[in-house]
Amino acid sequence: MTRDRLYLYDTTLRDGAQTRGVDFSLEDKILVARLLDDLGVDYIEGGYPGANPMDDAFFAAPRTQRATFSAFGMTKRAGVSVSNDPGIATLLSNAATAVCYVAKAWDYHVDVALKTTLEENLEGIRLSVEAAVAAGKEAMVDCEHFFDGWKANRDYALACARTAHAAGARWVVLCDTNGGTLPDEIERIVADVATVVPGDRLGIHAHDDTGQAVANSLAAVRAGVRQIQGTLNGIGERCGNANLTTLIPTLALKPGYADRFETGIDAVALAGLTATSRAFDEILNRAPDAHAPYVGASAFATKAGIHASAILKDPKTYEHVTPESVGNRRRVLVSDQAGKSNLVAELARLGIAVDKADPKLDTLLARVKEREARGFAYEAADASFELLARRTLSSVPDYFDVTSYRVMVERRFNAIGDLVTVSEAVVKVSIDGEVRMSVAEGNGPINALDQALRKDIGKYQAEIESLVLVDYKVRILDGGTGAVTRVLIESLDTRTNRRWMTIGVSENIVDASFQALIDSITYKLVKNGAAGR
Ligand SMILES: CC(=O)SCCNC(=O)CCNC(=O)[C@H](O)C(C)(C)COP(=O)(O)OP(=O)(O)OC[C@H]1O[C@@H](n2cnc3c(N)ncnc32)[C@H](O)[C@@H]1OP(=O)(O)O
Ligand SMILES: CC(=O)C(=O)O
Repeated sequence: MTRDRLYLYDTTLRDGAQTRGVDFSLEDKILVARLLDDLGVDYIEGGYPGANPMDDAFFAAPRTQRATFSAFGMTKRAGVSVSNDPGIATLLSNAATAVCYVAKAWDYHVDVALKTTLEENLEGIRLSVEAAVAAGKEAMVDCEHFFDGWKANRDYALACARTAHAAGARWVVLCDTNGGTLPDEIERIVADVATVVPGDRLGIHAHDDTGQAVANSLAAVRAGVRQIQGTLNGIGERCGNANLTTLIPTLALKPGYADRFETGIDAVALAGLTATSRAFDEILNRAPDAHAPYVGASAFATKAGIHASAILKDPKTYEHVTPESVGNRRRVLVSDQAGKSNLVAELARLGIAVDKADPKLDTLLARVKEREARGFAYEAADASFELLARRTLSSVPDYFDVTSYRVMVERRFNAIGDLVTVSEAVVKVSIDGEVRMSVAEGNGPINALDQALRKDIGKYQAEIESLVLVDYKVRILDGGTGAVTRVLIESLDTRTNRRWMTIGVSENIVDASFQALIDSITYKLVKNGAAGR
């Protein structure tokens, strides 16, 4: 059966630039365009030339890309001719081969926002599209507020769509600008529009204000549209746009879409989707959404013991698609919700083989649950879990004992009379019967303790030279009988680039930090294969 082609139009660099908190640099725009081109979208809307110097620079920058490059801007202003409208001149004189006009399609907006007549707006759409076609551009029209407009004045909304199409627009895009339309309405209204403009000339641009931009886009596809606009990770004005990282796998993998439609995204690009999504977050300098469908770190993460047990028998029991198809991975988490199956899976990932019937596994599970009840959270602390597991199932070499530590924080006047806060730590470590004492200052008590701990661990010192702490997180938990502190530390081995997380829990923040620091050093020595005393 032949499949209909669906065209993906990316507006990350235009509608995405309207996201609160997003501020692309020129370099960012170039990198994002490259990501999108590698992904295989059909159109990349680069921005709004003439709106700001950044977009002007991006449109002027040299480019080689497969996707059609599109410039966004409004139809001609009321009261001026196309040839006298500087906005149109800018839109038609840049390197983009396509132009996407935003046009009013709601009579109320024409009246209130444009303050012009319905006829002049239609004429503006017609003349603007004709000018783009005459300039050799692929023209399209984003019919702003189309669905609200259709509900208010169906004939006028349809006249806008019909005018754009008749003037030569390749795509007439129906926009749910305020994002309040629901999927059943979208499907019904698109079906109506398809009676005056063929579906293979229609597109959908959905906003996520009811959390249904993807559902609305799919509804529009069912009703006939063949172009979908969206953004990477769903960024965009207010609540965002239809999320392409959700739409793309849905179209590629789900029955009813995968068998009826094809897009420009091949299986290889699909398998790179998680990496694309993360790379985009990296450019935005923001943490990836762990719960994002398909590409989030939790999308294939299983915490519940009953789920884990079935997943180990056959992953299909709890996965709607394979994680590999979108470049994600399965995670079976260890926590107080776990059963022995979770432990077996996580231990296998850590390279530790253990039989589910091994009674030591019951002991390990009981320890995990008892410690989680006290505030530990092993799903976030892989290294501390590995140490606990190794200690329970076999053993961890005995390297050194910290026989005592002391941490002081003092606020005092320094030699030149400035008031300063000084942190100092003293640590005594016993190795092979020899006690070593180290003193260190730090920019805070935990930093001082860390410095002192790692200053002299005798014969193991060289083994930890490449160990650095890269993150430190504290959370105060209500332990029932009083507050307890949970500390999570992320460590990095600069030699291997390996990272790991360790955890400590105590009523005392310094003690919780101490536990996490000791686990980090011990883990590093275990991974080095260091022999114990
Ligand atoms: C639904 C969307 O997301 S559309 C995308 C919106 N994106 C942006 O607005 C980002 C970039 N915008 C800008 O930098 C500026 O708004 C500019 C450069 C485009 C225009 O700036 P200004 O000239 O100062 O106008 P301003 O933004 O205040 O108002 C927009 C004007 O365009 C008119 N206009 C709006 N849409 C249209 C349209 N489709 N066709 C014709 N005119 C339009 C408005 O009526 C208003 O006219 P007025 O100045 O006579 O009141
Ligand atoms: C064009 C556009 O971004 C909108 O109508 O939402």
